[in-house]
Amino acid sequence: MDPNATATPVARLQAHPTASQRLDTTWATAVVALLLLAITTRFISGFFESSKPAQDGSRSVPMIPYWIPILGHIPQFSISPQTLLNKARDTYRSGVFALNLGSTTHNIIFSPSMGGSLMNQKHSIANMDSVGKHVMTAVFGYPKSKASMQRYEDALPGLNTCYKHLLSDPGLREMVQNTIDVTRRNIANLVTFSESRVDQVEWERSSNAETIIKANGEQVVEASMMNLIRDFIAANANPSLIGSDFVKNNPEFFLDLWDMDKGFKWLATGLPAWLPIPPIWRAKLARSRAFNAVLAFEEAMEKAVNGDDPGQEWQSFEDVGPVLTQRLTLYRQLNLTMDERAALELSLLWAMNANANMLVFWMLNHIYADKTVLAQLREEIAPFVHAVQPEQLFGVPEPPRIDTFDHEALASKCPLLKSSYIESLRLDAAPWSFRVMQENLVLPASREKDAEKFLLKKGTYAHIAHSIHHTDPAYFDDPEVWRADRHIKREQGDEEVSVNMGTIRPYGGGHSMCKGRAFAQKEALVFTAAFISMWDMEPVGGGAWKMPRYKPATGVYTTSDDVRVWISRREDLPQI
Ligand code: HEM
Repeated sequence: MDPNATATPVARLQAHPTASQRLDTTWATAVVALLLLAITTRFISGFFESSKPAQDGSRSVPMIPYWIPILGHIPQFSISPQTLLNKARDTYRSGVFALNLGSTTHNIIFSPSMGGSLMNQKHSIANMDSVGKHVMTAVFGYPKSKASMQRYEDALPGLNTCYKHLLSDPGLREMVQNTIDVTRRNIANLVTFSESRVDQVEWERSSNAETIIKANGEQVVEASMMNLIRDFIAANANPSLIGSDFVKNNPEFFLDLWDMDKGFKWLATGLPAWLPIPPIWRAKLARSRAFNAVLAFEEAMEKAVNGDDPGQEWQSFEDVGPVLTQRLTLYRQLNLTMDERAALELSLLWAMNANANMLVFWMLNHIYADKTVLAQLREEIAPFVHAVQPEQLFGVPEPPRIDTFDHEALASKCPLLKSSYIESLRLDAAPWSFRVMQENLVLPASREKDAEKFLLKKGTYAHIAHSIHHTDPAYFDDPEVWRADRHIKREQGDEEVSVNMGTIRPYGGGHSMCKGRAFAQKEALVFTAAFISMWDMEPVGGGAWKMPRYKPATGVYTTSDDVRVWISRREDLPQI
């Protein structure tokens, strides 16, 4: 054979592809390899889609198939979590399914009975200790040293005991009464109609309030509703927890707390501040200012209790609430450092404000959006919250005021108000409870005798996704619609009605259940009643109310929409 036979022009062309052809081939090979990998991953993960027999007559938790190895469902979960979860809820009707997030198994539970039974398991079987510690250090700045962590563990039982003041009387009654007293003093100044920012109150300044004259000649205040409501509640509820001096001395504190809340997930990643990620810087700066404000309070409290002068700005420690007073005794007994105390107090201040204030914002949005509901609620609460317009004396206009405020009756005799509160907890929040499985656990899907049972394996994570249940059409008709009277149950022909949470669990459950739930209910009813008794609100320009869009947060939703409203005094208050 001719030795040059292979050196034809065509053969030469094939042996030496150009650089761009080589690149094309590499790309094509990579794409085909990735497709093959994705298809193989989808095929293998599909094997776990159906539940298989496991130990003690139970079945494995079905896992949603995924396409990307290692990452699993992370991309879908990051881009559109609600779509993924709602679709899975409608597919896996037994009440549980699993996700693969970065090669760790996350069991997502939405059956109310399975969730309830998991939350009530012993601490040694399922707990969230490791997460609690991580959040304390990464988000709230608790010192990470071994000695500090040991003191944290030693303090936990005592800290839990202190929560009794938030959950039951006399501590709860004292805190609620303090909140009502402060609110009654300030509610007439929700907006002051002051032209100058200097004369405005702090919640008006943070909501960019401005006085304007409408086309019909009426004077109203235009303001950003979320900031106005959230900051008014912060300024009026927190004195009952941490005393009036702290709130007065730190007018910017709550703005930092909101920035921290906005960056909560970034802080929780534990990423360092030098990374070029602006939300991390912002959250860390806000955390540092908020931390220092609480630190100054802790140092002043310590001085006062030692008989030293805490300084001019700390002269009314007697109104610090019962929870923090008892915590101070605990801190001193266990020799907690000032930084440790400040981090613990900062986490409680965040818990006190992050969800409850926003819940009232959403309640008011729904209520003012529906004039019939607004009128019904005003009529229902009128006997218990006496808003009045005093007569003008010597030609000087008197501001309206709330004369009497019966908070017990708001909970026991105002079913529509209470049902509105539960309805907002159902729809306007997306709470989850979290557990790390310390042991294998077999859970029945329902309370029925022959219910399917599922095995939650040791070392996996379990999320009780209350929000998926709260919007489950199998339990709530038109689940996306806010209906004020949805939770009022009336037996046929019965005068008495009952209003309760049913299967809704916005406060979690078991040993980590929200410790502020009793106070949260009281303040939600009190603030809503105070606002609607005294003020009218309409969207800027009039017309139909436009509901702001939900933005996921740690529990109750927030929003990025700026809801500008016109606020005016109620005209129809009884004259005295
Ligand atoms: C609408 C208002 C609120 C909602 C929806 C809410 C929701 C929650 C949820 C879901 C948890 C976690 C439960 C779990 O892991 O199972 C929690 C924990 C907690 N909440 Fe609330 N909360 C609210 C208001 C408050 C208030 C006003 C306070 C304080 C005054 C508070 C204090 C706490 C504390 C201290 C914890 C930690 C409990 C623990 O780990 O032992 N919360 N809350």
